[in-house]
Amino acid sequence: MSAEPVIHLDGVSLTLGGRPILDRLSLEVAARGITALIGPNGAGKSVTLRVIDGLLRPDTGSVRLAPGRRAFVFQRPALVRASAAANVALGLIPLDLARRERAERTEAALARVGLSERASDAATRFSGGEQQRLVLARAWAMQPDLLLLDEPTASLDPAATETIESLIVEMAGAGTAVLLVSHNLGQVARLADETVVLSAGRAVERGPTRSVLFSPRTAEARAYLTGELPWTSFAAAS
Ligand SMILES: Nc1ncnc2c1ncn2[C@@H]1O[C@H](COP(=O)(O)OP(=O)(O)OP(=O)(O)O)[C@@H](O)[C@H]1O
Repeated sequence: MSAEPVIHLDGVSLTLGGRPILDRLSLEVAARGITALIGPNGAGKSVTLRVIDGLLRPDTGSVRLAPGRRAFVFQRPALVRASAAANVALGLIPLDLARRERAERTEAALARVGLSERASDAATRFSGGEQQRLVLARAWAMQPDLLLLDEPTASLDPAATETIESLIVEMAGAGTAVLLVSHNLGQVARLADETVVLSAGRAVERGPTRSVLFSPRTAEARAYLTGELPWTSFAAAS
């Protein structure tokens, strides 16, 4: 890990609805490349992203972020009742760009995710996958220093998944630090340099993606990774 992580959580605990969700979570995310955050349903991955983004405050512990622009792509796309182009352009308002550059970036972003033809259509009427592509276009247009992604391809077809994966790789190559929550372990293997396994609100394992996925050291990580594809054992048996 380089000396200056883009995200540094130290001993973060958080109780929600009377249940402990994060339990002395310590996590560092490198300022370069793609870090995956994986783990079972309910482990606290989305809550961790919300804590990092400042949407939830931890009860104890500290959250330190390197200065810079942040974009967060939620599990359920957050869009306003306006055209697709307006939704992308709205994300650019804080950047204070000239009108012309805002329009150009919006157009390029829609083209990048294959939605040019839909620029003036109402975003809230888009299909789930189209909405996800749109929020990723908005994040891409913002050129953030840190990109938080919560299952960005969960409802996408294979072609759209490939488009989005290449967009994520491109952003990381251009210097955006990416923290990716995903249950798609193929995607994690393809994209992530580093992987962190979260279990019951704690980071139980972290390291280079290949060693975490293929030689997990902890029982919690092994349980998640082997439970992930239960149908493979049926396929092998039949
Ligand atoms: N605002 C809240 N109030 C009460 N409980 C919450 C709240 N937000 C999240 N939780 C609980 O925290 C736990 C962790 O939720 P989180 O969404 O972070 O899980 P996750 O690891 O992202 O899971 P998944 O893989 O299913 O998306 C869940 O049991 C959830 O019910």
